Amino acid sequence: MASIGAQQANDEDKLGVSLRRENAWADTYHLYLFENFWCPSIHFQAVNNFQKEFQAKESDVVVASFPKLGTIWLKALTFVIVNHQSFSSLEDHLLLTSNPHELVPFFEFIIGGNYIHNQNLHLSTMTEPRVFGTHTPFPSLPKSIKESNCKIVYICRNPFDNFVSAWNYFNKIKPVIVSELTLEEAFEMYCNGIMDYGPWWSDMLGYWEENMVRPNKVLFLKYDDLKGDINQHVKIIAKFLDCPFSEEEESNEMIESIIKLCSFEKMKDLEVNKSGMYKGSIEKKNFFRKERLEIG
Ligand SMILES: Nc1ncnc2c1ncn2[C@@H]1O[C@H](COP(=O)(O)OS(=O)(=O)O)[C@@H](OP(=O)(O)O)[C@H]1O
Repeated sequence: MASIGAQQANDEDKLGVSLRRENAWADTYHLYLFENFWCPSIHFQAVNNFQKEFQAKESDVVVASFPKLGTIWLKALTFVIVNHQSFSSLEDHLLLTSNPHELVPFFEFIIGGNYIHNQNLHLSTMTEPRVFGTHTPFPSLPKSIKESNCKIVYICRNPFDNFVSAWNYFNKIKPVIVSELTLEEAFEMYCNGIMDYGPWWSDMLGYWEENMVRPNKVLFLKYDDLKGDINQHVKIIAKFLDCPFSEEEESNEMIESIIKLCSFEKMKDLEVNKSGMYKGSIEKKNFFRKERLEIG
């Protein structure tokens, strides 16, 4: 009898058999050109199920991004901001004991990449507003997300930093049997748009265009703007998500506490982010790369 893993790989191959494919960055899976984006074969089944099955609630919040654009930072900020009224103290916040990818699950691999089989189990235990993450481009999101009033917060980053971050990351998390991708090889793939969920430019454009048409539906943020004035952006995100800070909260320095809690330096040093694995295969420390200088 075939193992569940082998069966899943088989199903993926059946689903993607007619699609153009390319190798992934320094890994054994491949990328299918599906609905104009490069869908990782290991997420292909889940993305298809997510598109067909997911029913958004009006109160849902979706943190959308292309990989290595600042996803984990925006997930942390969004999770803390939407829940800020129910937390009396940021000293014992869930973010201190859980990685943001665990608190804000990705649609593409909710519980081991098997979206459909586990959705009831998982989604029913989430408190509202539910906050999800996604790398899926806007045009390929489920109809219920696009048509409901749920909100999408998107983050983009300049391509140079995105590329360097991705090249370092994929080489760090690669399986031992695969060789490292050289800078030149990775650069060529990046420039051709071949990377998980790429091309990066159409991902950014898809959310940008939707933000132009429906600014109340999609908030378009830039990593470097957040770095430049995080205080202002925390307020912008809270207002967009209909949970602005009261005057009392502002005078109690709640915004400053949130910024500190979600800062690179704080998150990188938490035990929960320094050790342990995400999805059983990625060392969580790899989501936080280098020392940063404080701005301001
Ligand atoms: N709190 C906080 N503040 C600012 N920047 C942060 C933070 N946490 C992670 N990072 C940096 O974000 C980069 C990783 O991007 P993603 O989170 O999008 O990666 S992933 O797609 O979820 O794997 C990666 O950037 P680089 O350092 O340039 O590689 C991380 O270091």
